[in-house]
Amino acid sequence: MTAPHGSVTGRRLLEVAGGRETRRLLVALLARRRGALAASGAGFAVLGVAQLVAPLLMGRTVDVVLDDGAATTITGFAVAIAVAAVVAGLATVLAQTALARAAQPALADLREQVVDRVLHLPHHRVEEAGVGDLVSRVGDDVRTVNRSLETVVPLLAGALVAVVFTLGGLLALDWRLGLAGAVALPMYALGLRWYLPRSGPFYRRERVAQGERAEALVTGLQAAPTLRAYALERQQLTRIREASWAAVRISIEVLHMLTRFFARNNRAECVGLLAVLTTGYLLVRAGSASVGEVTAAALFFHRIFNPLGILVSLFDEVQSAGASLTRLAGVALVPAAEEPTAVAVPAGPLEVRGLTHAYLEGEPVVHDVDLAVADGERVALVGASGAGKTTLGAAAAGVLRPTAGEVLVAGVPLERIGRAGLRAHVALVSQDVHVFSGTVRDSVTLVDPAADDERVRGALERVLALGWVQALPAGLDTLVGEHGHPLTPMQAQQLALARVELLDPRFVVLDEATAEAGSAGARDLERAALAVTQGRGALVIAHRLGQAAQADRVVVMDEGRVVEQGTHEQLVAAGGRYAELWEAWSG
Ligand SMILES: Nc1ncnc2c1ncn2[C@@H]1O[C@H](COP(=O)(O)OP(=O)(O)OP(=O)(O)O)[C@@H](O)[C@H]1O
Repeated sequence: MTAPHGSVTGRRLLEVAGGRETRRLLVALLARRRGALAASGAGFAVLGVAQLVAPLLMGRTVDVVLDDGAATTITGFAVAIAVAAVVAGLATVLAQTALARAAQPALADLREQVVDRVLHLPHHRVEEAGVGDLVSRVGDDVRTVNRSLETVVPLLAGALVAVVFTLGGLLALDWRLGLAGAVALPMYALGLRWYLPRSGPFYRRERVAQGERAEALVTGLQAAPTLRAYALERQQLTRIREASWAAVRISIEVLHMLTRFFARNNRAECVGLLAVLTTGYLLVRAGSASVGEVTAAALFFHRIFNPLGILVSLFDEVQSAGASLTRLAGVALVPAAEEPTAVAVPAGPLEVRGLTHAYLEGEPVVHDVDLAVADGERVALVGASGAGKTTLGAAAAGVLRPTAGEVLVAGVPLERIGRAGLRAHVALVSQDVHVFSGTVRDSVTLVDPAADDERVRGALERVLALGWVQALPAGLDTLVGEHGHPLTPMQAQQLALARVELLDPRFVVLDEATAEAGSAGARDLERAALAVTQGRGALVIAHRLGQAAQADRVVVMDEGRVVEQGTHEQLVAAGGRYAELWEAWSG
């Protein structure tokens, strides 16, 4: 696998697989569909042979006519050509369907493997690469490969079969005529060598120009009132006109390049056909070939124009799909994280030891923090915005791998507990809660798909959500998420808290940004948050100091360091940083 390479933004992008690794992955994916591939191969072979029948028999017809042969022979040839056409049609259907049956599930497997690796990538690796890199691989690259599989691969396979079988037929008919036709091949190769280095940059410039034109148009429409207010319509129109003409000019240049490329192909065809005809003429004159054979050879050669054109013109599509495939393989081939064997974790505290974290190298936002939350203890983490509370909470829940230091449950490091076991020990409710598409039940049972409705209702009841869930149009069966019933951010938070209830971990890290205090919804949410901390150790990132006042212990952070800790009363009495914050909040 090639080393991850940086982007213009200086990010360490995800790996890109090398050609050999990508091929090996493809072979492994396709190996599971040997049956469909064999059926497709057989279909293509029958197609290749059936396509030879017409030119061959037309050549024979010429010989029969020249020899004053019987009309019935020619009728027989016509019937054979018709039968071959039907067989070719059926073989095409078989070959293409079987190819799709092999290729589409292979792509689905690849996509699954990529998504699996993406979901298991360490958080810090995604941060380094940037979400954009991942999204473009899972979105754009899968789309490119898919388009290629649906359109390019079938065309390519068909064209390749036509070229190989026809050239084979030509050589079998008369090797001298075959060699004469092969004169065209280097000319095609030269045409391709001229075209390929030019086409990529041309198409890229065309796409940029089209993007700029679209951007000028959309800005013109969206900003119309502002443009009118400042009497800037004319300038914008000029911008649109210039962008449009730039796009037109580059499109004309692309067409010009394509025309020159097609001319090169036509030249190769013309030379090849001339070579076949001239050689044929000489062979007929020398009496070592019949006119019919030369006719068949010329027809064979003519038949490969189209498929060769297709092969040549699809070359850059294949290159682009190949590039996408190496990017997908780069993610798919990331070794699956090794799951440690399950370890028994005795009762004991959740501990953070010497934890330091820097998102950007050399700029730590949390410095050497030690913190312990005992079983059943509720600890509130407070501090000004940017003090490092969320960072510490994410590390404590095992979501963020800290730059230094470790997190342990009852003395067992989180890495040894492994991802699967981790959630039974520590769960995190973060600020941005995602509402998954599906029913309310699905959303809650995400953490335990086997949970029955009674347990789901129990969890919802404890987080005070059962009332509004039952009032939804279909209760637990109501669809929520992107296209479903809209939920308020507070309701979404309650569902996240219900998931924790169902999961029943020993420790919970709550980093939910409760809405403005005061509203009935916010009070419910606060009580719900309090309920999930009941009976378990809790690290509550207190976005409102009211939450801190209810905690067993308050830990105050400032600029990434723990600066004070104690009970609310002790800290208020101490008159330090917490007392200041409390006064500002309650005063
Ligand atoms: N993904 C990130 N990349 C770079 N810097 C980050 C990232 N996340 C947080 N930071 C920075 O780290 C510092 C600590 O942020 P953190 O969110 O942990 O603080 P916080 O105390 O939770 O603040 P808030 O109460 O506003 O959520 C801040 O300066 C923040 O800008």
